[in-house]
Amino acid sequence: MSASRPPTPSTPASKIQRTPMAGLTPGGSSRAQEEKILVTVRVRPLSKRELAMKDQKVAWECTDSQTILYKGPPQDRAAPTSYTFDKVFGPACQTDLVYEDGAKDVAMSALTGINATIFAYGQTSSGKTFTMRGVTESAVRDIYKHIENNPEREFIIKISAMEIYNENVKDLLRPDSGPLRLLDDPEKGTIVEKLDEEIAKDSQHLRHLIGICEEQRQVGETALNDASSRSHQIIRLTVESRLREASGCVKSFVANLNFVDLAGSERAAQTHAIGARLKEGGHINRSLLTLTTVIRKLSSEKRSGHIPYRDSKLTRILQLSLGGNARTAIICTMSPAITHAEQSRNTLFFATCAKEVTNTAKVNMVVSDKQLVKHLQTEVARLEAELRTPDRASSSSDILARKIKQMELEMEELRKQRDSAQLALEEIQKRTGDNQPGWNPFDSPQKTRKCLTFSEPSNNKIKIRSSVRQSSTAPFMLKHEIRKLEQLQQQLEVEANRAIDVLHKEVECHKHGNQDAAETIAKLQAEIREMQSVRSENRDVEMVTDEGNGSDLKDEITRLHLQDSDIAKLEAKLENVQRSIDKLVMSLPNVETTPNSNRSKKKKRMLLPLGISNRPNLIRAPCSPHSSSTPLELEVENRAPEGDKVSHEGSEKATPTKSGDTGDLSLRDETPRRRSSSVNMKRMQKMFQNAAEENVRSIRDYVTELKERVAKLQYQKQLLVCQRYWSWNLTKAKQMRWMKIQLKMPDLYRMVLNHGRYYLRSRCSTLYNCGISVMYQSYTGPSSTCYSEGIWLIRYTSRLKSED
Ligand SMILES: Nc1ncnc2c1ncn2[C@@H]1O[C@H](COP(=O)(O)OP(=O)(O)OP(=O)(O)O)[C@@H](O)[C@H]1O
Repeated sequence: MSASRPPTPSTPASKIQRTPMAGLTPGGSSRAQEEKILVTVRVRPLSKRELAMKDQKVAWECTDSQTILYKGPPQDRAAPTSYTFDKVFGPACQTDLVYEDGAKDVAMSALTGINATIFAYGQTSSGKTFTMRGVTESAVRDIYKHIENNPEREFIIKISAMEIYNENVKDLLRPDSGPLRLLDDPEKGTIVEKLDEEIAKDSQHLRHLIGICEEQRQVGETALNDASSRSHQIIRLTVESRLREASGCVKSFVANLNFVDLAGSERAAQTHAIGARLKEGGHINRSLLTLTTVIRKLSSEKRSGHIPYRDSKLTRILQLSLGGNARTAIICTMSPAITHAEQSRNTLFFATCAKEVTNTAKVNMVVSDKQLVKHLQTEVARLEAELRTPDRASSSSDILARKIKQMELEMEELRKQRDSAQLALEEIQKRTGDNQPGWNPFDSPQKTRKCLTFSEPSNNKIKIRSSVRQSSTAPFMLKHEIRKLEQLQQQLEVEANRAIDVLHKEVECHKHGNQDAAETIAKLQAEIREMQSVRSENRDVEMVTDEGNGSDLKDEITRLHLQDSDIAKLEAKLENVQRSIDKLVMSLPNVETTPNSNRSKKKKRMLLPLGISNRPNLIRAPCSPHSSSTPLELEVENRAPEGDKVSHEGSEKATPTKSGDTGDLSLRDETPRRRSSSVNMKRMQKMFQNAAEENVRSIRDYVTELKERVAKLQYQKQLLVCQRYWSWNLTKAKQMRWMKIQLKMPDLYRMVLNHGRYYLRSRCSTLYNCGISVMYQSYTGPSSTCYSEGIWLIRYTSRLKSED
């Protein structure tokens, strides 16, 4: 091998800095990162043969861990005497250390999706095979150690092996396969056709397979080496890994780890090779010369010229490892013997160039298109199935969750309204009770009488009479109204409680009912209980029996007028409460659909809140401007004050009481309640239907989105294929300049390229994205739009880059 001298005689140790590859981790960026090739030099001990030679001297000395010095007699003035590398290993160094410092880091990259190559370079008998065996063994050990330490990931290790013997590629796992062809793959680079690949079951199996490969390798005896490798051997481990818990859409890492044991450069004069050995030596040297040229060109500052990868099969196969997407470590082996000084110098020149070569490795993350599409299709199918049965599966739990959320809001609102109603009641109590703690607005007849005396105008007798009549019923009416409010509140609570009970049962029955739902229900029930306790506290502030019938009626009227607005407010608030409860009940599913329809109907009736139609009768204040003139109300309003007590009792009868009144209520107000029930049921059904429709709509949207994503993915895949295709055929395209495209109706967006095979389901803009179109003309058909039927000529631009 002949080679010109290196451009720089040596590199100071301080200048050797390795680029950290932190970004090249699975968790980090998959962006390509530049890194120089890791170059180490190993000097083996003198061999028996060399020791046998009497005049043998050691020509090289490792002065520190990075520097090797020539200490033999001066041979060439221009030749450097000191060389610096990433690491230098002296004759006493064990292979383990060479692996640790010169190969391990690079080799382990393959486990995280980064291509890695380790190769040994050096003259024949310099110790390449010796070193690579040790390195491979250690790497296999560490790979399986890593697999053991990372149980969350699933690893697949595949092995393939080849040798390049006399420029023929042979499969070492299938020795009878004959020479294999090299193919150019736009994605993977050069691939060896029909190269066998086996999955290693475990480390033992892998070692066994490696052993088979080594056995198959061409070895011959030369004057320098009893077992000289006559071929370049490449053992390739393909490491695939993925997270075990990954879903159908798998993101995995895949990388190749190459162990390359090159044949050694040799001089026929030294090896005394003749015949077959000589021929082998010729091929070995030629391919090594190409390798040196490639390395030298890659290492030159202007890396623009042609890199002759294709000049040898070795460089074609190793192309990615030489300045491409891989981390590379080169271990240069050399003999310390002075007799091999010139060969060793050539090795050091090669090493000096190699350390200037920059690779751009990246994490090879693989998202399997097939798996992704399959996953999305499964998802679409699942959602479509759900669409067909919207009340099933997860949609049901969604509806339930929504209902619970809505109930929570309702309850919150209810609580607020209860509080403000209570405040309003207290205020009324204060006013009517003259700030006394008890609820007895009529226990101070003196005061009211006094009040009447002051305010009574003598000339308004009719009015007063009327007022007297009115005010005589007013205390009772007020009491009555407050009772009604209380009862209403009580009813609301009962209804809310029932609603919660039904929901609770629904949750329990529900297959997908979860703990959260049960907790929410429990919370709501607690709130209802709290409401009840507050209500019972209010009940403790009971109105005393009206013994103040003879109180100042005028005062009463004034007070009642004042209370009017408060009661109206209270009324409005209670209406709000009612509405909340209405909504709450309506949000429940249609209980009529359950098989036990009789019970359901009854339950539904019980559940129904106070009907809107009869509510005003119950809660309108008699003095209120909003008061209705229903018979009951008029009757009560016009009743004589003496009959207050009786009236009161009558009124009590007419109004539902706490115990047993709910059942009565349902039976009693048959007509209005039923009407109200049917209205509410309709509303309830409508609301539930709306919720279901909304849910179906959202699922449908999601399905559409998923479908779009699948379509987009397929489109991107096609686009990628097209891009590659066009890129590949650029030379042809450049010659042609025009490309015929036929558009066929009704496939408006489908373009059949005249090279066949590839279809573009898109418009002309897609072609532009592929770097193809600038102009187009038609042979036939209308020319106004590119979507029409006809044959089109697409002109190429030069945006495409040729790879080769
Ligand atoms: N570091 C070392 N320590 C001890 N012995 C070594 C060392 N390196 C190599 N040897 C011995 O030197 C001899 C030649 O080594 P090896 O076959 O590995 O050289 P090679 O470079 O692969 O040669 P070839 O290119 O001809 O195949 C072997 O007997 C090997 O055991």
